Amino acid sequence: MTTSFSSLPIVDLSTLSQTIQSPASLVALGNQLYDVFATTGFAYLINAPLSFSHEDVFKLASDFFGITHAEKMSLAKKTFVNSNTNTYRGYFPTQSGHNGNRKEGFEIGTPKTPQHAAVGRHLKFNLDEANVWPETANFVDRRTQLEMQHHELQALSATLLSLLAVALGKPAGYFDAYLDDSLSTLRLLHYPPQATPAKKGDQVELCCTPHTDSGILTLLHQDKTGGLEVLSSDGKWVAAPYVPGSIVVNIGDLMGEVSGGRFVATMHRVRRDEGGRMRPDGMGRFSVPFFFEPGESCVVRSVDGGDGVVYGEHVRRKMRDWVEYEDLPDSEHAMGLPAV
Ligand SMILES: O=C(O)CCC(=O)C(=O)O
Ligand SMILES: [Fe+2]
Repeated sequence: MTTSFSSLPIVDLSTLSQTIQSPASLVALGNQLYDVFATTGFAYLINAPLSFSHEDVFKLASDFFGITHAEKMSLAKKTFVNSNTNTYRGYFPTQSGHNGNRKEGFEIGTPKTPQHAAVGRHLKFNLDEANVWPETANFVDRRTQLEMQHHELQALSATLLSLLAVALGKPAGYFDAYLDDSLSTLRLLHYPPQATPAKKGDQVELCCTPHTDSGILTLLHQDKTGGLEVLSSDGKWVAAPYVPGSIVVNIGDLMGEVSGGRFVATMHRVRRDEGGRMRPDGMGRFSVPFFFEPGESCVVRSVDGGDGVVYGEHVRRKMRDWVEYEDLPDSEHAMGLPAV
C-alpha cells in the first residue's frame, strides 16, 4: 500500500561498483529497495553503475530529435506510416488532439538481427522485431552508444531484480528467466516547446497524463527541465525534480502483481512548463525511460504462486491503453492480440 510522502527517497547504489561486494551490504540494499517499493513505489538512485552520464543520454536524444521530420517519419511505426514495416520499434510523432500528451518518441529494443525468429511475427504488432535507425552516416556512432546504454540499463535492472528476489525471500536468480529474449525498451522522449507556457493557477496543464507503468520496472533519466510529479496516497502530487546524477526508478503494474501486492506501481504525470524551465537549447523537455520487460513467451506469476500471465499477451492487452496507439480503432487492437 502506498504511503503519503512529500519527497522521493534516495537509494545509494555505490556498493554495486565495489570490487568486493559484501553479502551483508547487498542484502541491506535489497531490503532498502523493498521498503521504498512497498511505500512510495518511486525513488532516486544515485551512484548507479553506469558508464554514461546524463549529458551523454540527452545529447543522443537531442541529436535524434534534431534530424529532419521526413527522416523521423521514415522510422515511424506502421500505425503512423502504413508503408513502413516496423510495427513496434521506431518513432512515434506528436499526435494531434492529445493536448495532455504532447510528446514524440523513439523506441529501441534489445539489439537483434532482422532475421531473428519472432514469436509474434504473424500478429499485427511484432514485439520482437529488429530496431530501425536513421540512415544519416553520423548516426552509426550514436546507434552504438544507444545500444550500449540499453545493455547497461538491462544489466542494472537485472541486478536490482536479483536484490529484490532475495528481499522477497527467493533465491537471487529467481527472476533470471525474465532476461531470456527480454523485450526491454529504451525510449527517447521529447516534449516540444509550446507556443505559450502553461497558465499558472489551479488548472494544471500536462504534457504526459497520469498513468502507472505497465511492466516490471522503469529506470528514468530526466533532464533539468523538471515537471515530473508522483501521486502520494493523500492525493497530493509530489514534484520529483531532477536530482543531479540520479536516475528515477519505479515499479510497474506487473511487478506489483509479481510481488504479491507488496510493491506499489505509483501514478505519475508530467506538468507542462509554466515558463522559466525551458532547456537552454530551446528544444523543450527530454526524458529517457528504460522499461525493463521479460521476453514475449515468459510466464510471469506472483511470488505467492498462481497461474500468471504470458508476458507478450499482457503487453498486447495493455497496448489498448497506451496513448501512442490510442488512435487505432478497436478492430486494429484486436489484430494485435493472439488468436484464441
Ligand atoms: O517524461 C517523464 O519524465 C516520464 C515519462 C513516463 O512516465 C513514461 O514514459 O512512462
Ligand atoms: Fe511512466
